[in-house]
Amino acid sequence: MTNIASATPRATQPGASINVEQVRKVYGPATILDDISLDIRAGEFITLLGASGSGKSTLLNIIAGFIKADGGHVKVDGRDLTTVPAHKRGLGMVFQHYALFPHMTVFENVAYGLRRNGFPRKEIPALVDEALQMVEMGHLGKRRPSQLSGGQQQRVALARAVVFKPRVLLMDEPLGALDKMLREQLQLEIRRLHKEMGITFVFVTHDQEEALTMSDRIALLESGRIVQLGTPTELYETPSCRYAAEFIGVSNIFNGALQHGRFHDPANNAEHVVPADSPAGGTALMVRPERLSVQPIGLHTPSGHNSVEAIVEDCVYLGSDRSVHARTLGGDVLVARTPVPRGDDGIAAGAKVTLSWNVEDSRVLA
Ligand SMILES: Nc1ncnc2c1ncn2[C@@H]1O[C@H](COP(=O)(O)OP(=O)(O)OP(=O)(O)O)[C@@H](O)[C@H]1O
Repeated sequence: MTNIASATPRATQPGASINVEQVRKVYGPATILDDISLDIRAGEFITLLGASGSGKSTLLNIIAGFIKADGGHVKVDGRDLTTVPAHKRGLGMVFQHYALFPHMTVFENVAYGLRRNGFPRKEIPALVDEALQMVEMGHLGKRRPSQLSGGQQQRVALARAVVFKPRVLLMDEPLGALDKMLREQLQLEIRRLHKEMGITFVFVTHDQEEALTMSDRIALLESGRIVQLGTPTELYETPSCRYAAEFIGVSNIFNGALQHGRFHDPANNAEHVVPADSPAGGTALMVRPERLSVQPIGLHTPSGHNSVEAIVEDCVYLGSDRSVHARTLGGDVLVARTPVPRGDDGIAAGAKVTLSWNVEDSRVLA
């Protein structure tokens, strides 16, 4: 989707805003995108996160213009692009599979689109050099793709998109084919690139950790709908529903019902105090592992805390902290993440413990 004749007039902001308005996509009887609306701010890094099949790639490709929606509109800087073909939208795109030309050097791979789009010959070397510098590939311009690692090839793919100085960069699982270490390194580099360029990034991933690391905001998709839109902190600390709580991070969930301001937990025969703003009709109470305290049974539980009794099933040493898996008397298996004690604190498989949490650290979910 390489194109110079930018589809939108240049504003002072280097990035463009995107408005997805009631976008709908069906394949036969299946609804893939169910009237999705999403306002992406100029210059923000937004991630479309969701399980396989939730519709993230379809939405990205509708924004890009590669897939035609069955309803709704896509606007970039207020201009309706719904009927504008992909190559005239002025958006950059990076895919999971980089598809570089194997017979061309790195330099030629990046220059190719510029030549095809009729950029003045004289300007091309400087533009290519600048793009390669941005992705830290300036020294490898003469290599061929077969002489590059996967991470380096993906950098070239990035350079090929940024060389046009697009106002929006769309990325579909660009790190999906890389191993964990390389992936983490490139996550930070893409963040840096985003800061440097100041343009709008729309990033697709199914990896919640990647989404938390990289994004200004995350749109969490489930079966063609956005179930929550917010900052990484908002999604982690205040998930809107059970799906969001379970998809992002690890969550301990008690099943029950909110009645008269208390959470009734029949399995553990307990009534938990909940935060004052808890939604009526909640059927789950969530506590994150790092908010659970573990102590041998019989010790005093701090005031303002809820607690349940449990038996430790496993204690996993993780270096920086440890993970304690314990089964409550009601059969719920909970996970607590706690600092590693200096000596033996009696928390080991088989130990009877109290798991407790501050009321404000729990969340009732609908
Ligand atoms: N051309 C097509 N014809 C029929 N169904 C399709 C087509 N393209 C996608 N789908 C279906 O649409 C749904 C959403 O696909 P999409 O690729 O957008 O999901 P995704 O969230 O990006 O998943 P993944 O991470 O696996 O790529 C899937 O169930 C998929 O099988």
